[in-house]
Amino acid sequence: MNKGKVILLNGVSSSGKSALSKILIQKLPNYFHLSIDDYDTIIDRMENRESGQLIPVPTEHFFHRTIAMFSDKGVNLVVDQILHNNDTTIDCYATLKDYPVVFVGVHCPVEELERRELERGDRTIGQAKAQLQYVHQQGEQYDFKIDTSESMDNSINELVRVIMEEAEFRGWENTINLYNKSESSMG
Ligand SMILES: Nc1ncnc2c1ncn2[C@@H]1O[C@H](COP(=O)(O)OP(=O)(O)OP(=O)(O)O)[C@@H](O)[C@H]1O
Repeated sequence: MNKGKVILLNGVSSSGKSALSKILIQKLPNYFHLSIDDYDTIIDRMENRESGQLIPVPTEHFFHRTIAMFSDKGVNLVVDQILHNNDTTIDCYATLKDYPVVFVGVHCPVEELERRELERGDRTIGQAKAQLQYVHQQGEQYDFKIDTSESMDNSINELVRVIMEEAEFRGWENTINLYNKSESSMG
């Protein structure tokens, strides 16, 4: 069985990953959206935070492996993630290195990120800007980049077109190779 494709959207908080995912699954009927927020909901229900009964495993561990399980069964996914530190990045790359990932960078200027944070009211102001110190700074070789502060119609249509055409995507493999090289050169 062929592995399902994984369209992995990487961008800071408020960059517009969820909104973009919703548009993509409307345009790609054979794709499903799996969000890390879904895991937060599950774990929030299972844990009893008041009594300190906590699951001692990062949410991302489950998230990355679930993506792999769906793909193993041929299910195509749109997933959104913030590769915001080394632990998350290493786990994501290690778990999904042999999977057909289409790596998409979701970008947005800082002023617009801060405007969205204010508007949302449930996000720490400055969180997105702080994440930008790491996100998109690790030599990510995106197959596709989208700026959500601009009109996105053309870039979304182009992304959908190349996915439907089953184009070859090398960004994920190149990114992981680069990352591994820089890690090994640092000893
Ligand atoms: N293209 C856009 N134009 C204008 N506003 C947008 C756009 N995309 C998203 N937003 C707004 O920005 C806010 C954050 O969007 P969204 O939830 O999609 O971001 P996210 O990257 O998934 O954030 P988080 O990682 O914090 O969940 C929402 O209030 C949404 O309405």
